[in-house]
Amino acid sequence: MTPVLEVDGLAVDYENGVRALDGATLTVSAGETVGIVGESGSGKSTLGAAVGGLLPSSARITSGAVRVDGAEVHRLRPKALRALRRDRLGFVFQEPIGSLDPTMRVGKQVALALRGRGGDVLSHLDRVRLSDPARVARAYPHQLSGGMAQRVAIAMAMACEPEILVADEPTAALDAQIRDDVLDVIFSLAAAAGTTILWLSHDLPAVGKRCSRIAVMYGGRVVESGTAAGVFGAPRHPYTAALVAAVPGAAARGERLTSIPGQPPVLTGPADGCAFAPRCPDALDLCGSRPPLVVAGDREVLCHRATVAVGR
Ligand SMILES: Nc1ncnc2c1ncn2[C@@H]1O[C@H](COP(=O)(O)OP(=O)(O)OP(=O)(O)O)[C@@H](O)[C@H]1O
Repeated sequence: MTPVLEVDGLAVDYENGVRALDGATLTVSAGETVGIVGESGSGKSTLGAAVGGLLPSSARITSGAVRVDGAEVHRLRPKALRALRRDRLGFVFQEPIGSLDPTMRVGKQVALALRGRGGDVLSHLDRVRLSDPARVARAYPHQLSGGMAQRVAIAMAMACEPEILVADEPTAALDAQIRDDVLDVIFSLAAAAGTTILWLSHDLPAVGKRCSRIAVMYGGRVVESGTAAGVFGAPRHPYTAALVAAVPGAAARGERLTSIPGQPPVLTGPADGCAFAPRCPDALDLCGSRPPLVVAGDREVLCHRATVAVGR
């Protein structure tokens, strides 16, 4: 079966010289819910944008590919790319206001998103648990709270029952007490539509609770992926282990809470070796060369230590 999404050795440079992705690889099957985590600057948003061919004009793909259902996104002609975004992909961003047109009433925008698909605006707004859909439909975006605007953005992103929903920090700008409710909306609509979720987040506990799979990014690469229980419960990459130990709450479970010493890299070209090596407590001489991908069961780890562990 063709995976719904393949990110294959993707490298992306911005015109300021920053290398945001440095050979990122990730394969996702239909219906999976994947949490993509990593510190700021690890390349999560660039990866999410690349999935929809939404990279800014200042970004250039220097190698690798992104394929949705086998079709290479960055080789699609404009018409085919628009059709892909309209019919098969949905996006939800941190700031919902960016996805809404400030000059148009909400109801009209939702009607446009639903065009040709059946379903009426009010029942669609009801599905994202807005308490007064009729009032929201009459409103302009600036008249909505952040939580209401995000629910509208979710309703629009899910209007086409997309194959893949990319949710880039969808709750980071919302009050803590409504975050769970908004995530419930996203995950229940996606489950009903069979939509694959890529959730880009800093919130490890939230991602661990809801996602079937985790991909950990560092220095523009996916350094570990596997089931949420496996990756967070028994990390094999030293960066994942450090990230897990740094989560507030680890201390509450009786573990020592430690911040990760040093800063994440800002790459200006391909990293020769493992980008985490300068911060890694377990670095080997070997780590100056590019680590191979070690696959063991459902776990994929980009680390020389993992190679040594499986006796390669
Ligand atoms: N438009 C841009 N122009 C130049 N550099 C960029 C641009 N967008 C991102 N970058 C740089 O690319 C690298 C990866 O950034 P990206 O936003 O993809 O990471 P991220 O993991 O999503 O970070 P965050 O969690 O802070 O959103 C960073 O060094 C960032 O500064």
